Amino acid sequence: MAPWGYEKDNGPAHWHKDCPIANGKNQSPIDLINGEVKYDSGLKPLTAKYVPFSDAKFLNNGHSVQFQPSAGNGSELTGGPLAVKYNFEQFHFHWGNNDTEGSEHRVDGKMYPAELHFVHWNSTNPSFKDAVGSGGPNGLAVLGFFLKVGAENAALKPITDLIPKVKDAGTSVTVPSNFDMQAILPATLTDYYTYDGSLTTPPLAECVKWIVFKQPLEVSAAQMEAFRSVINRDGKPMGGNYRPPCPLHDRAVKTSFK
Ligand SMILES: NS(=O)(=O)c1ccc(C(=O)NCc2c(F)c(F)c(F)c(F)c2F)cc1
Ligand SMILES: [Zn+2]
Repeated sequence: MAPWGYEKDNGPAHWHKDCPIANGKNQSPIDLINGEVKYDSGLKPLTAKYVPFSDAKFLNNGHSVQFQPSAGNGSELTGGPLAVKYNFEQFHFHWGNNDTEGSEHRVDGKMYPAELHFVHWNSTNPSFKDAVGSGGPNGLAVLGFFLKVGAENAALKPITDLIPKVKDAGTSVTVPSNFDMQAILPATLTDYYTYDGSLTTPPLAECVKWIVFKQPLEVSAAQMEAFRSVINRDGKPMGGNYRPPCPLHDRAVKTSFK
């Protein structure tokens, strides 16, 4: 099989052939249906402490654009539904070729133009790879933020300004050390949906505590257009790099808000 992608011949409908877990009972993304979620007063805000990075790369890996610091930089996530501390690994994006599509999660069937994922791994494991393979939904914690078109996002501007330098698959650039990742996050990480799920790309491991924030972040139309200029490994626009929603089966989606 051609390496997995999002085209007709290698997209989500094909992934089960190499990854049978694609048809599992804890797959992501899902449609977050407000009439079916359950408020949990025990869900406290999350705390993300992101320290400045000495050397981080911004890269085009053929199916997304990704910010990745060198290993072990001391950035941590705690609180919310998490029982232990999680280490920051990377963030990346999913987007569409127009403003009516692009996000992986949906809210009452609505898609946003893009979705930003902050990936963290359970610090009781020796490495990210071990956390992915650790079994159960506590290996990774991924924060999902919807992006909608509006005001320019000054915190993401250093990243969206780098996109033209990673237009082609397999290219990367060094990110200036004064990039402030913390500034991307809202001041308080309060209102979110959370459920047990999976990686949304192969190997689709069911190792993720998903935490999807209710409040979208805004990016400008120009910033959205920057994503749409990125090319995938087949030389086509990367837009459309999102998996459709998967069945919820007998999972509960909890909210930290009423
Ligand atoms: N869209 S998302 O759900 O937020 C998501 C997050 C991370 C990855 C990932 O790291 N993939 C590569 C990758 C693996 F999938 C592994 F299983 C592994 F062990 C790795 F080391 C690795 F880099 C895939 C999807
Ligand atoms: Zn993702």
